[in-house]
Amino acid sequence: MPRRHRGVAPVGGAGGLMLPFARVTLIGLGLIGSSLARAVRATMPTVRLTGYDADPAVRETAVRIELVDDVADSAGTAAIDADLVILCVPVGAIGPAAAELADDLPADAVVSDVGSCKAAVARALAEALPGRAIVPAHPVAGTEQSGPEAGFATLFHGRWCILTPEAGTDATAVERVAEFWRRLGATPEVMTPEHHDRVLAVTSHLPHLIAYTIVGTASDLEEVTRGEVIKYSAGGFRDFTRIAASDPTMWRDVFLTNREAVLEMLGRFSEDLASLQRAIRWGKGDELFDLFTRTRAIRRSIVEQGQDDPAADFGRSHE
Ligand SMILES: NC(=O)C1=CN([C@@H]2O[C@H](COP(=O)(O)OP(=O)(O)OC[C@H]3O[C@@H](n4cnc5c(N)ncnc54)[C@H](O)[C@@H]3O)[C@@H](O)[C@H]2O)C=CC1
Ligand SMILES: O=C(O)C(=O)Cc1ccc(O)cc1
Repeated sequence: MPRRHRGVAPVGGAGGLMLPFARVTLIGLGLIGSSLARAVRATMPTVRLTGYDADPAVRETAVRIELVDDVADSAGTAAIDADLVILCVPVGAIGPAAAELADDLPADAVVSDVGSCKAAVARALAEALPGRAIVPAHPVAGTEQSGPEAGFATLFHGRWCILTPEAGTDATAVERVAEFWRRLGATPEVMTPEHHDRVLAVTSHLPHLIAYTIVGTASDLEEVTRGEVIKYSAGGFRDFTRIAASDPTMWRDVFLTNREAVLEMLGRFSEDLASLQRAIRWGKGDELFDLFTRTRAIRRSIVEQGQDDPAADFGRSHE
């Protein structure tokens, strides 16, 4: 088991020439499932890829665009000879999808997922697949698009992939999943599911909630017409509209699943917002200036570290 430090630990890079897995099954062929299929094809072309999606139209598209070697017509059939099964479905569907294939899963298969929340998902996976090797994962990479045609092979390049195995999970299974993500261009890191959920509540879930709110509020304002919202949506607001175009099912599930951490961070955010409101009301320019100086420095250090989000540019350049 990789060492844990304050809930976070890098995963040692054993590397090697052997493929970590030879037969990979993807359950859910939307943005992330189809990006995984394309990335596996590009980086591990001898891997046999099988896919399944609950939506017949998605299965049809997957066949038409030759996304995987085989599109199965049930989750169980897709899993039957896999050595890695990755659940790429909305977080609320991960437990049910795992239960659906449990009886057909080979004894030595490793099961993973890509869900944006980890604590509740890890519990659902452990319950659906008792005694199995489970290595939950979250690639911190995506866009506001969804569906099988939105994916692309380079989505995971230069991005983190957070692994949240339970203490006591077979170390070889963890290392094989870590190596799988390294081959796709991502950097794996291990942390506890609880730590993951608190960090992502601030860095991803809260920003999405704010974007959904601000776009909703702007379009509800009586003195601003919907036409004006579109016409004058240059600058900051435009960036919010990209995020607020993210998949409704996926994000409903994220907020209902990571409820506690999101509510905690939202409480903290509301307090900070109220203090900004006071600073504006009482003309405290120094307070505003100090905060904006601090946040500008944060943005600059993110850009310097080369962690600016390519997904943002991807979204914009394809509009
Ligand atoms: N969209 C993003 O930017 C990112 C998403 N994620 C996570 O990846 C997962 C998938 O998200 P996307 O690919 O964006 O969504 P998507 O909406 O593009 O694809 C999800 C697919 O799962 C299928 N599905 C739903 N329930 C199913 C079931 N029970 N069995 C089989 N297929 C089922 C749907 O028909 C759909 O095709 C989610 O858990 C999300 O939290 C993680 C990182 C980034
Ligand atoms: O499109 C964006 O800006 C994102 O933030 C993509 C994203 C969405 C959900 C995740 O769990 C990880 C990445």
